[in-house]
Amino acid sequence: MSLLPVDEALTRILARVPQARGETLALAEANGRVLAAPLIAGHNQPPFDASAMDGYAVRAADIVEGHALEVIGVSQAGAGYEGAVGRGQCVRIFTGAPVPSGADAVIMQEEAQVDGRLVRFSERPRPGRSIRPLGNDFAAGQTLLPAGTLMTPFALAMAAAANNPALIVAERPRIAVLATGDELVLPGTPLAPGQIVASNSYGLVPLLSPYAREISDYGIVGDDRAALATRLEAIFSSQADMLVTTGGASVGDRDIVQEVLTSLGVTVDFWRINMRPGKPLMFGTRGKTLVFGLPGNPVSAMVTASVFIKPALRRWLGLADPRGPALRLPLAAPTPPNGARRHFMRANLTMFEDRSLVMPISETDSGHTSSLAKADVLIVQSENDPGQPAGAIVDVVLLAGF
Ligand SMILES: Nc1nc2c(c(=O)[nH]1)N[C@H]1C(S)=C(S)[C@@H](COP(=O)(O)OP(=O)(O)OC[C@H]3O[C@@H](n4cnc5c(N)ncnc54)[C@H](O)[C@@H]3O)O[C@H]1N2
Ligand code: MOO
Repeated sequence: MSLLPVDEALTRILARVPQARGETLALAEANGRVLAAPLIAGHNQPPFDASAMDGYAVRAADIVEGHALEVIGVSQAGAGYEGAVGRGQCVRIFTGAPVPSGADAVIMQEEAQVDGRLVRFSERPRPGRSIRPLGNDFAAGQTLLPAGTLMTPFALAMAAAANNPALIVAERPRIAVLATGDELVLPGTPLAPGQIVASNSYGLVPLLSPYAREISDYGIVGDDRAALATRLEAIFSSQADMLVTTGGASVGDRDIVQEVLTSLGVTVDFWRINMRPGKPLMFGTRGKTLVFGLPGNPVSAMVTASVFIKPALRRWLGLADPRGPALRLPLAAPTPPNGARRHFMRANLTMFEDRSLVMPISETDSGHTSSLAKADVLIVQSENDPGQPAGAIVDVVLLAGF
């Protein structure tokens, strides 16, 4: 049986992902969205030379031991001093206020000895001291963030500071999720013999929803061709951009998902990849809809969604690196030899003597949900890896994060 290498599978998926259109969104709505156009500064920041301290705006050269300066006015944030500072003069100033013309330094008030309208300073400041020069943070017209940047709270605060009330962000896809299997019942149902609680969609929906305009859970359908076809037709007619099924992906007599998808016009791009867990992954397209047939085993479903669907969605939204951040960390304990399939091994991030390490979890059963729930990352163990000693540097995929 030929199994497609993981990297080739991902390349083939990414090649099918369309480029999202841009939409304009108010800044307050844009957290977690990806820029579809560069973010340009609307003005200089700060828009004027601004004081970084509460104190006195002075002419540095005028500070001579024993000489006092005359305080001729006040510059407040939002209400600057209109006049100019002449020789022997200074202006009382507060943090964020415009530095008046003539002044070239600010001295904090803790370093001033005040005597009525006169003030003395013990040390001459260097010119520019405690002044944030106009445009120091950014200049009008400057590209602050390129298209493809994820808008975080930090980036949003900067976008606001740059006077942008709205952003052009990538339009997100509509995703449909469907669980298949005669044995499945909803959480909270008393189990009859042989029944299993359907858990996959409860992980997939929150995993994928940060990337989706709308994510619809189409529930559970049994291993029945007609019933499955009816449910899938409803999904296709809903204009979903992406369909994610779980279960019925393998070679058993009731593994009918691929057959029914094909009968409804899905072109299968590949089926079965050289990885564990997740071997029976299927990927295809029907018109504009990308179709992922994930294995039913709960760990296989979540791992294949993390390794293939998340990158596809990152590419969809235009993120510069669809594979996500590359992490390489030393092992906290040895790994056993691997077989012929690339292994995505559950693991935890840990610290030892001030170093970040990754601790493998020994459980490899693709139905073992509690070990995946405890994992922070997946170690990528290459095909036929002989096993690595503690301290060896390994590739790691983060389970959390965009
Ligand atoms: N003869 C072979 N048998 C199997 C092979 C193979 O190559 N040859 N591959 C195995 C691998 S690897 C996997 S992975 C599974 C995948 O099988 P299916 O995708 O057909 O999944 P099901 O048989 O429908 O279910 C497997 C397992 O997962 C449970 N399940 C299904 N859906 C859900 C759900 N929504 N929530 C929770 N649990 C679910 C289901 O009850 C089964 O226990 O095939 C191997 N077999
Ligand atoms: O590939 Mo299956 O997902 O190992 O159990």
